[in-house]
Amino acid sequence: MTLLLGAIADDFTGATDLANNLVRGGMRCLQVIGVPQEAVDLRDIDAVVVALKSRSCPVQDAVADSLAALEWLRAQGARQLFFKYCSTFDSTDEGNIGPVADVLLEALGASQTVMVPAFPVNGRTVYQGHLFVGDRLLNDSGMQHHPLNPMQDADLVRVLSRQTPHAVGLASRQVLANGAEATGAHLSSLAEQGIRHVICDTLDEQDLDVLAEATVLLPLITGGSGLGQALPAQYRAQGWLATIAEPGRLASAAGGALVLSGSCSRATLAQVADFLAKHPDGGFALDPLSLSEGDKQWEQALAFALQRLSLQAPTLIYASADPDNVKAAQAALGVAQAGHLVETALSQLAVTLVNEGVGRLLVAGGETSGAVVSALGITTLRIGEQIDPGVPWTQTPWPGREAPLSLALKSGNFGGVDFFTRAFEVLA
Ligand SMILES: Nc1ncnc2c1ncn2[C@@H]1O[C@H](COP(=O)(O)OP(=O)(O)O)[C@@H](O)[C@H]1O
Ligand SMILES: O=C(O)[C@@H](O)C(=O)COP(=O)(O)O
Repeated sequence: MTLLLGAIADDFTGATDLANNLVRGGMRCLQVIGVPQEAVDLRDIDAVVVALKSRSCPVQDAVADSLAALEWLRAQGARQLFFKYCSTFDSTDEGNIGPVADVLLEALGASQTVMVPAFPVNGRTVYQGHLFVGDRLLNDSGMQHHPLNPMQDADLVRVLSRQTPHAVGLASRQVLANGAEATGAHLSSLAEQGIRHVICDTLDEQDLDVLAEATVLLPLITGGSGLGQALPAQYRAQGWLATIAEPGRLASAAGGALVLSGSCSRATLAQVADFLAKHPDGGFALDPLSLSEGDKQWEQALAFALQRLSLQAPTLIYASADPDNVKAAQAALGVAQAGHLVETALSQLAVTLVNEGVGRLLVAGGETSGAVVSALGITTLRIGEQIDPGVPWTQTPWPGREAPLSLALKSGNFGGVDFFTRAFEVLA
C-alpha cells in the first residue's frame, strides 16, 4: 500500500481540518500528534497528517519540527507532501509560512510550490492575491486583532514576500479560468523565471479542482484544507487511489459525552449560548481569575461534571468569555498566564473525566485542543465523518477499553450554532 500524501500541519485543529477534507474526497486518513517516536501501522492508510504546534512558535523551532516531520513522512514513502497552514494565512512578518516552505522545498530538491490558503465553503477566498473572509478583506475581518498573528495586510504576495528572500508570484483567477493545463504552463513559466512561491487565487471549488489537477505532480504543495478536498480525485485520475467505500468509517462510540471549551471566538460563544439555552443546568463556567486563586473552582467543575455524567446528561465546561471579560482577565494575569490557567484546568478535567468514563469528547479551540490532546497522551487519531465543514469526529484506541475514545477538535471559528449538541447526534 502506497502512502499517497504526507502532510505537515502547523496546528492540531488545522491538521484535523485537512484530514477531514481528505476523507471527504475518499482517502483513509490518520493524524499523528507530533513526529511519531514509534512505528505507526499505516497498512490501510492513504494519507497521514502530522500535527505540529509550529504556527506561532519561534521560526527556528517551526523549521526544525517541520523538517523532522518531512523526514518521517519520506521514510514512510509519501508520494506528495503538503504543508498545511491556516485559511487566514496566520503568520507574522518574521515567519513561519515562508521559512518553513523554503526549507521543505530545499530538502525535497524542488524548485517551486503553490500557496492555496482558500477554503471557500467556510468563506475564505483569494482574488488577485488578496485574501477575503466572507465579504471582508482579511485585514478587516477581525483577524487584524488576532492576539498572536494579527493579519493587517490582505495582499498575500506582499505578506509572503516579507517572509522569504525568494520571489513570490501569482496565479490569478484569469489564468485558472483557462483550465489546469494553462495553469500548469503558467506555473512552469514562473519557475523558469526563478519564482519559487506562487500565491493562487481561488473563488470556488472549481478553482480548487483546477489547482489540484495542475499541481498533482509537484513534490510539495501548500495551503489550507480546501485544496485537500480536491486532491483525492486527482490521485484517482492518476490511477493511484482506488475508490474506497466509507473511508471515514469509525468504530461504534461509547461512553459519557462532554464538551470542553476554551475558545473565545465569535462562533464558539454562540455555540456555548445555544447549548445553555437547550440545557440551562448543563454548563459550568470557569474563569481564569478564580482558577488563579487555587483548586476550588476546578474541583467544583469536576464534581459538576461527574454528577452530570452519572445522570448521562449533556455537559459543558467552558472558559469561553466575551472580549471584555477576556481583556479583564488578561490585564489582571497577563495573556499567557490567563491562557495557561484555562488550558491546564480544561486538560486536567479531560484526563480525569476520560478516566471516569467519558468516551465522547468535544474540545473547542485550537490551543485548547492542543493542550487537551497532549495531556491525554494521544499519539494518533483516525479520521471519521464530518460534523460541520472543517470538523470531523476522530477516534483513538484507549487502553483498557474495548471502544476507542471519540474526539472532535473544533477550530474556534468553525461549526454551526448548534454544534455542541448536534455533534453527539451525528455520532453513531
Ligand atoms: N476567559 C478567558 N480569559 C482569558 N483567556 C481565555 C479565557 N478563556 C479561554 N482563554 C484562552 O484563550 C485562548 C483561546 O485560544 P484557542 O483555544 O486557540 O481558541 P480559538 O481556536 O478560538 O483561537 C486559549 O489560550 C484559552 O486558554
Ligand atoms: O485553515 C483553517 O482555517 C483551520 O484549519 C485552522 O487552521 C484554524 O486554526 P485555529 O482557529 O487556531 O484552530
